[in-house]
Amino acid sequence: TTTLGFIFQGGVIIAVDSRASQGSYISSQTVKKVIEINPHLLGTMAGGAADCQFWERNLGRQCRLYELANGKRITVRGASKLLANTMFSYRGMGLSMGTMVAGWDEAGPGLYYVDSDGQRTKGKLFSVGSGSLYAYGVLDEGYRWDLSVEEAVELGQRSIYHATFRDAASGGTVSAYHVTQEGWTKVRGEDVGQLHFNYYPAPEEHPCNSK
Ligand SMILES: C#CCCCC(=O)N[C@@H](Cc1ccccc1)C(=O)N[C@@H](CC(C)C)B(O)O
Repeated sequence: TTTLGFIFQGGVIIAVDSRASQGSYISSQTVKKVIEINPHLLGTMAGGAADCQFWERNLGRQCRLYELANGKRITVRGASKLLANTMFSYRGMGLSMGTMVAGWDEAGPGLYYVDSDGQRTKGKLFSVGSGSLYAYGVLDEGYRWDLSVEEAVELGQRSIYHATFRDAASGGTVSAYHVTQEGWTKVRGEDVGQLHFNYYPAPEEHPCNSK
């Protein structure tokens, strides 16, 4: 898996791949690694597929119950704390999750990294998953606070693309989301095989396109 998120002048960008693997077997090319918790909150998934899907869907339920009990939407900080507390309660019992909770609340844009070791950190830029080191290589080189929305989406998509090129556990399609005060919109859903950048020749060169 390769997932990334960053905050810039235009809001928050989230981009992910869609591959599930079991050793060298590719078990799925169509995993939704972004969960739409509510119109202003997104969760990303890396690590155990079942762990991420189960506990992030559970987070969605917790967030809805918070709204019903308090008459207002939960903050990004609050949602990420709920997930972190769940993971901490299972610490050492084998959960494998590397996630980001991203969104927009009264405090503005928010991005948290939360994992099954019990770590929870707020930040402006993260990449999580087996392909994250490749993604950082492209992301850190191209990131600037004042990127335009189009440039930021491109950077997110390009970072995931290069990670899928080098990391066998990443592939499928690139999905990208843009979060603003109005909430999230899905801005990309491209098959990686159809993407190619100046550095590489035509799409058929991408390892995901079998001969
Ligand atoms: C479909 C299916 C079976 C998926 C098995 C399964 O969880 N694969 C994991 C890798 C893994 C993890 C821990 C134990 C074994 C295998 C996987 O593909 N994780 C990706 C993200 C999830 C959300 C799809 B990514 O991190 O590579």
